[in-house]
Formats: sequence, structure tokens, C-alpha cells
Amino acid sequence: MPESDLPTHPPVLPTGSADGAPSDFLAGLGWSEFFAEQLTPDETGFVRARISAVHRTRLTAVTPTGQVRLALPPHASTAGFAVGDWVLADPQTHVLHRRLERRTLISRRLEGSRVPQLTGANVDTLFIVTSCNADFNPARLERYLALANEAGTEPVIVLTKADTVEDAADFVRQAAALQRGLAVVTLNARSPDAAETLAPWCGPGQTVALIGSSGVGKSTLLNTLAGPGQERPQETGAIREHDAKGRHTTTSRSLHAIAAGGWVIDSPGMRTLHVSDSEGGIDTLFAEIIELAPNCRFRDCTHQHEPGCAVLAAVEAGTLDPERLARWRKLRDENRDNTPVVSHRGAGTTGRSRKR
Ligand SMILES: Nc1nc2c(ncn2[C@@H]2O[C@H](COP(=O)(O)OP(=O)(O)OP(=O)(O)O)[C@@H](O)[C@H]2O)c(=O)[nH]1
Ligand SMILES: [Zn+2]
Repeated sequence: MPESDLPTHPPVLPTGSADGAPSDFLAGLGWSEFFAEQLTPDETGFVRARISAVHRTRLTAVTPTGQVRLALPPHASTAGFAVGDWVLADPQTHVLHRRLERRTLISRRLEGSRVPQLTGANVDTLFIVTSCNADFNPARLERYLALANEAGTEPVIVLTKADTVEDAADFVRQAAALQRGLAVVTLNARSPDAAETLAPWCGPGQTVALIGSSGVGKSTLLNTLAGPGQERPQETGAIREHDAKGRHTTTSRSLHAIAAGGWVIDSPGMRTLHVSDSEGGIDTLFAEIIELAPNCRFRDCTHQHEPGCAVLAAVEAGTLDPERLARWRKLRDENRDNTPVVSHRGAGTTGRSRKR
């Protein structure tokens, strides 16, 4: 697909127009002080661009003057770039100069893979989508929450298909209990009201991504967020290119405009999740357990059988759900098993070798 067909907030503002100075456009695209501070004095002449699609051999980006194809310097590869990244490019040639440091990064390690897959950069909010039916599963939601926490993005639980149940309150209550201060919303993904419900996270300058299992309504929600009259994001956003064997493959991730002014990173692959590299994210998720640990009698308490264990005391007292404790243990162990330990020589990684 030619770059010009990629969706952006139309019309793309011309450079220096009266009501759309490039700086306003950049702020709407998510540019902030965090990125501005990274520029050295001799870098002010470069174009600031946000990566909208990462292909095997090329990058496309949104700039104040429209969607551009970035040329890579000799021997450079697109590996290591993520949709949502901010980069600097030469204003004439659009040759990539460098990538700016990320504010947040969603990455996942696929089963058996050494290198984490970069799903989205500089995402402010991760919509964790589940529906008010049998899909609702606290253990799965906790995996997504660990991912969001680790990435540095704010998680929001989005309960779809609220129109199919008499009362969604029980789902809301269960979801809210999964993490302190967690935002939870209910909606009908097919209704235009859904865009209004999600508006606090979808305004100019804000970037969101969606994750959830198949059939919960992610595509439906994407279309609703794109607004009426927009091309369907999955259709416009699927970037087809030939792979090494000449087959057509669909590269999944791309940046789309939201009618409310924000941006969404569409990543259809984000369904199942096995957890790795997320120790900090898991600690945030299970803060109520982590905070009890210092009160245990033994410093290396495993909270399983020890006398004077504050965690077990909380279960005994009814303030901590034993199932929650069991899920924490399982997720923490899975994370340890899946997180390679960097060897001392830094010459590689070895999985499944970290001590319990
Ligand atoms: N009644 C109702 N139906 C919904 C809602 N959200 C989605 N659906 C329907 O559920 C079905 C699945 O929705 P999709 O948007 O395709 O789900 P998805 O998460 O994108 O699924 P994958 O593409 O497989 O990942 C479709 O028939 C939708 O119309 C909702 O909030 N209410
Ligand atoms: Zn303990």
C-alpha cells in the first residue's frame, strides 16, 4: 500500500499555516517536553517524525507535512524500531538521523524468542479489552496488567458487551479489585457512545493501544474510535508486503487517527500472552502482597508455610483473597522461568536458569 493511503488526521496541516503551526500539530501527535529535552542544539533543524509503520526494510512516519517514507542510513535495519517511536530525520532527504528515547515501551517475548517483540512505543494508555461474559478471566487480565505496568503505560479495563447483560456491576467490581486505582469502564463497542466513554484517554496528543482475546470487540472498538466516515482501520492499516519467499504477508502494527484527536496503535497480534521480563510490573500489580512482605518474620519468607508470615496472616484475616495469592505466585514463577538471565560476559542469554 502506498504511504499516502495510510490514515492520518485529515487534512494534514501544511507547515506554518495560521491555525495549525507545526508545533501544535506535533503536540497533537504526542510530542512533549520529554522528547524536546533530548534534542541537542545542532539537532533543531531535523524533522521530528513519529513512526506509523515498521516494515521489514523500511519505516513510515507522520510529520507535520504529512506521511513520509523514511530512508535508512546505509547498513541500518528497521529492527529495534516500534510504531509510535519518535525519530529525527533530514528535512530534505528524509534520511533517518536517530530515534529518541521512549517514554513507554510495550514489548513481549514470543515463546522461544530471544529478542522481545516491540509492540508499541510511547503509548500512554493500554485498553485491556474483555467482555461481560465467559471471556472475563482475572488471571488473564492480570497478565495484561503486568505488561502495561512494565511498559509504563496506564492500564484501563474496558468491559465490552455491557449491552448483553442485565447488570455489569459484578464484572466491574471484580475488575477493579485487580489493581489499586485501576480504571474500569463498561460499554457497547458497537455504539458511538463507546468513543465518548473512552474520550478521557483519546484526545489530541494521547496514544492508546488495545489488547484482549479474540472476539471481545477490539476491531469493533477500533472502528468506533475511528469515527463515522473513516475507512475501517484494519482494512486501511493492514500493510501488505512481500516476504523473503515472495509471499504476501500482513505486518500487523500501525498508527491510526482517532476521531477525538488521539492515536491508536493497532496490533492484532496482541491476544495471548505469556509473561516475561515483567518483575516490576508484577510488583505493581500485586502491591498489596508486596507491601506485606516486610512484615514477615523471615526476610526470605516465601509466604507459603512460614511462621510469622504477614501475607498468610492477611489471608487468615480475610483481607487477602487466597486465589489472588495463588495467582501472584504462579505469575511470578512464570515470569522468572521465561525471563532469560543475561550472562556475566554479556555474550548472550540463557533461559530457565534464574534461581527461584
Ligand atoms: N452486542 C455487542 N456486540 C459486540 C460488542 N463488541 C463486539 N461485539 C461483536 O462481537 C463480535 C466480535 O467482535 P470483534 O470486534 O471482531 O472482536 P475482536 O476482539 O476484534 O476479535 P479478533 O479480531 O478475533 O481479535 C462481532 O460480531 C462484534 O459485532 C459489544 O460491545 N456489544
Ligand atoms: Zn511471608
